[in-house]
Amino acid sequence: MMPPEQETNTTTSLANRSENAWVHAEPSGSTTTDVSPRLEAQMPDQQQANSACRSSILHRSLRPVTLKFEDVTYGINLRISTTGKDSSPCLSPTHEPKPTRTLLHGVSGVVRPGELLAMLGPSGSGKTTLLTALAGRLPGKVSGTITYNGKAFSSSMKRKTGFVTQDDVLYPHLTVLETLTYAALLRLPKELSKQDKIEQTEMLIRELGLARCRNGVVGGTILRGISGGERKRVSIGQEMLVNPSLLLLDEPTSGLDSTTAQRIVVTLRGLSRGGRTVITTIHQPSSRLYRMFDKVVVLSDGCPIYSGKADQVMDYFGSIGYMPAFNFVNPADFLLDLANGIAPDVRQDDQIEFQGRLDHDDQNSTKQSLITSYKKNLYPALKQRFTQVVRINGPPAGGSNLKSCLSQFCQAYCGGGWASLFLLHLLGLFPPIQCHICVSFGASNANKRTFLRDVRLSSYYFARMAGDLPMELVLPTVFVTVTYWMGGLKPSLVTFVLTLLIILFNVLVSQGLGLALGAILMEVKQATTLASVTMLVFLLAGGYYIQHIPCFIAWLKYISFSHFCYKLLVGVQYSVNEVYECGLVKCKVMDFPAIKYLGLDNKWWDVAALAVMLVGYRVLAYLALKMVQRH
Ligand SMILES: Nc1ncnc2c1ncn2[C@@H]1O[C@H](COP(=O)(O)OP(=O)(O)OP(=O)(O)O)[C@@H](O)[C@H]1O
Repeated sequence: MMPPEQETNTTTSLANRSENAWVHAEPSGSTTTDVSPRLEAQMPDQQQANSACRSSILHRSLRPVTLKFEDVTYGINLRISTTGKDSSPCLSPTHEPKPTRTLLHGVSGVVRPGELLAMLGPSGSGKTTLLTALAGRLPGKVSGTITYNGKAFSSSMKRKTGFVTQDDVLYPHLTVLETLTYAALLRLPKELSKQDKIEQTEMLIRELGLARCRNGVVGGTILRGISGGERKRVSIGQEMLVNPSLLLLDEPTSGLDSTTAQRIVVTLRGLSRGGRTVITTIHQPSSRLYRMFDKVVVLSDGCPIYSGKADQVMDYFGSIGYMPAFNFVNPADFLLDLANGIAPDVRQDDQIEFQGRLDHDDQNSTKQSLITSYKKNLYPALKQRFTQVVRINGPPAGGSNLKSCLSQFCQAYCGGGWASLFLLHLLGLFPPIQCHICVSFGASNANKRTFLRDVRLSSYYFARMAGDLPMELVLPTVFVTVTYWMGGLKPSLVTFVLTLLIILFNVLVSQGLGLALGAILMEVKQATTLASVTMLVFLLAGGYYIQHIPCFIAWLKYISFSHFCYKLLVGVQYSVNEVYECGLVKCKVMDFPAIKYLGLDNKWWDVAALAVMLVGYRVLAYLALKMVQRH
């Protein structure tokens, strides 16, 4: 029997090369992979794109990641009793142990930089669960060991990890171009000019075959947009822009035609060749696709039946008595049959065919035999490999000073430095301007003409702007205009404009408060209730409805944006020397009790207080979201 995986230490050379290569560079010692003639024909274009990429951004240094997972076991508590009884504690307070189900049973493997690993298995075999565990995102306790360059999963590792989920997480209202440009502006390194970032986005769009739909809206369940396959490519593109050292993808080819699927796997392979560690789950790859994988893990009901080199899989199964029925069988089909417990019937020499019968006992015994063989033949070799200490271009061994540590962190995390990241994230928390500014900002620097043309062509852009504006700008403007003139306020255009600006300022601040409460509570119902109560308290404390607030809650006005807004509104209506008729004499407006109580001396302090709240609530929301992301 051949060893499942003959290690060739390609990683050091790859690590060195990762600075210069992006795709299609073969690692030394790796299996040469066939590429279909059609795709070969496309190679010149891709190579052009790649060389341009090299000269632009993706030479950002990678930290090669060797991922090892040993005996990964994961189970969940089932909500419904397996006996069919309702296990609700309210109805039957029994003390039966909660029913559990083990989704992963001791899965092991090693993936090194420069390698592309595919997880294969029937639907429900645990591929997504394993992938999620490797991405450090699985809730609850995962038994076994998962290490990244010999260390446990950490927040720094998280920043080096790209994860493309099965269900695309994209803003449905943005176009493809906007989505990727926004990601590029946020995540690419600061050394790159905006022009470079835009070029990189354009290149990625071409690379992923998204040119035709670049101005199409992404869409979602309600809003019809680009196709599912195109959406998947946009998701991959977003993660590619992040330039992760470890890239995990859940079914990136599902729903795609075979050419597009192949193009994506070629791209993934290229990304791995640039020094990344790439892991993907895949359903039913063609033999052409299968040949592009360096390693495979095959799961059957959460149990591993193979983990090792992709090109040694047939030899391995042949060595334990499972020969394919035909010489030119697609290895992926063969593996899926085995994982389903369907073995080729090799006992009939002249009539070799697959057992199509749905004999569960036979299927189970085949699965058991494969699992036992894995434990006997493959697992010991894998276990031995885990004990070998491998240090490949890993993080510097301690002693790094704070400055370099911080700069590495900034570089890895936001690329563009703290300021750009923070500002753009902050902008993202301003609903009225959201991504428009980011996209416009980048695009205008890149190519104003192209951007303007795109904007003009994209009727959706205007439709979306028009869709957003009523709630955030137009509605308050109309409301203020009507009430201003009907309310008999000072008939001065300057005063009116100032009043309008104060109201819009107030709207933005209150949105910020809503965002902060939403981000802190992460629960719509609770956040809505708390926001309503808080707004009401702020309004009451603001000084408009009640002037004499009990002293023990009088301080509330200092955190109430309504208070500052009200002061400013009154302030723009009345000047310091203005008088009003009080009986027979004229009194100063500033001496009017309610206005005196408000105190209109320092309007700039009020503006400053609102400005602090405008930014502060968003910072709070941002930090709360970061905390959520971290946990
Ligand atoms: N939170 C959960 N609660 C209950 N069952 C779960 C949960 N998560 C996963 N499962 C079950 O675990 C099994 C493995 O799920 P997983 O999504 O990992 O399979 P998969 O191989 O990725 O399937 P597919 O190829 O269809 O996406 C499935 O039977 C699924 O129903």
